[in-house]
Amino acid sequence: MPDVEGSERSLPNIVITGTPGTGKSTHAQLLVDASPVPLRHLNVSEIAKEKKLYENYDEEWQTYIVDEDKVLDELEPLTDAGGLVIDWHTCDVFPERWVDLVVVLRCDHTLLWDRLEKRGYSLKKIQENNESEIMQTVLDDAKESYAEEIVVELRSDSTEDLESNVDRIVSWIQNWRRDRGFSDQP
Ligand SMILES: Nc1ncnc2c1ncn2[C@@H]1O[C@H](COP(=O)(O)OP(=O)(O)O)[C@@H](O)[C@H]1O
Repeated sequence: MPDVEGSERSLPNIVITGTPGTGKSTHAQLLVDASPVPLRHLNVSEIAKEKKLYENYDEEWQTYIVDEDKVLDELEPLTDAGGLVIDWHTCDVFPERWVDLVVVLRCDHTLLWDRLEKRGYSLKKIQENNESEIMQTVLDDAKESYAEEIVVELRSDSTEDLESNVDRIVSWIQNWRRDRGFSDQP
């Protein structure tokens, strides 16, 4: 794990990414609840909606087109303290210096289809996301944007996966802190 130049944060910043429906928000919330050190879940889509950090609403795709520069401006002041769990399907916009770990969630595409159907997505939107998951678009974006050692691909098909992923990330946080001389507790 390389040291992030100039970073003195005592808590890592973690990006949890993946195709919509793979389980980002569920993982992020469970991680915040399970972590012995304080973490903060930032659901970028929700924040963009609340703070109107979007360019417009795309009727055809039934989605907000988020203004990435505004999102970065909003998050920037929070990054120094660390402890952020940034939850978004787009991962390649965050500066490398902000990010200590990128978790890319992957899901079987038939399971994903069911999850997105339950969410009430249009057929077009389900198909687009399903294809994107099959093509591993988010994983490729993550690998292109961050050092290989900090990108971790995790399966998110079942609740067993969910639990073991959260345990794994908690252990990773503890190790990250130990490597930097911080204790296991806050
Ligand atoms: N590993 C998993 N096993 C079973 N169900 C899951 C898993 N991950 C997510 N889900 C379910 O899939 C749906 C979408 O999860 P969510 O966390 O909202 O995805 P995202 O934030 O990536 O869009 C939710 O109903 C959630 O309970």
